[in-house]
Amino acid sequence: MAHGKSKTTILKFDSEEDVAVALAKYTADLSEKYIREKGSISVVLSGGSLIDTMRKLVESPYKESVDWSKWLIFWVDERVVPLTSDDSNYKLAYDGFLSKVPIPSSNIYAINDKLSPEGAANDYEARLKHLVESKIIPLSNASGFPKFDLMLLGMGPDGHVASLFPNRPQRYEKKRWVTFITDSPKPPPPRITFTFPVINSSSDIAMVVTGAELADTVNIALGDGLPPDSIPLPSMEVSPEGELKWFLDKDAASKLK
Ligand SMILES: O=C1O[C@H](COP(=O)(O)O)[C@@H](O)[C@H](O)[C@H]1O
Repeated sequence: MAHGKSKTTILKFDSEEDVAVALAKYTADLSEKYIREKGSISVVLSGGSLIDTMRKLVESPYKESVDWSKWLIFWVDERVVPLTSDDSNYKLAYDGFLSKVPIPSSNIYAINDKLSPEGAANDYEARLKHLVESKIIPLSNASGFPKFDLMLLGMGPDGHVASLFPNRPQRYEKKRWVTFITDSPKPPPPRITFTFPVINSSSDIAMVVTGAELADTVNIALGDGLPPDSIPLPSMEVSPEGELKWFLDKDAASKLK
């Protein structure tokens, strides 16, 4: 595993429901901590099953107790489709999460869906640079890349995180903050994605993985399942400056020893 610099914790739960309960408490606790320490929390979302697993955060007591006005929302990856499309990670998050809590719309950083994949990646990176210049997002002292407080990530059955796929070059990008892909193996093909230097400059990352179909991939990523001489999965490269917590249900963890 490439988890050298991170404190990594693997949390196993009896059910996906229990993961959802624990993820809500974890996120609300970090919200309280970051808002107390620095006045806001930057939260980076992914798409996929994560948004449904965040459902307890928009229920009592968190719906009322979290200071949503201090949340800044970003996407670790986005499909380059209209924001109204069912393929859009923004729409998924809006329908399942953002529409249910009072985060100011000016704090929600969706992509510009009128641009090409390359244009959308350049635009998102330029907007991040503006936020850094405005001192809204800090740079990591260690890496020089933007430092987000909390990233909530999922993992696909091929081990991808964000839109960083096993057999695509974007996973090796070392200079850009945001890059693009036009041939994602998982549809839709055009996407933008944060690069690993940005992901790994984060303070806290939760990897949220549920379901038996991910058990083999979890065993490769966290157990001893990587065949000798094979290339690590992208999920094995997740290694934030702060803490990494894996939230697994019993099924996803079933092949771990
Ligand atoms: O395509 C994507 O897939 C991953 C994993 O999704 P999941 O449904 O297997 O949890 C997701 O994290 C990413 O944001 C999304 O664009």
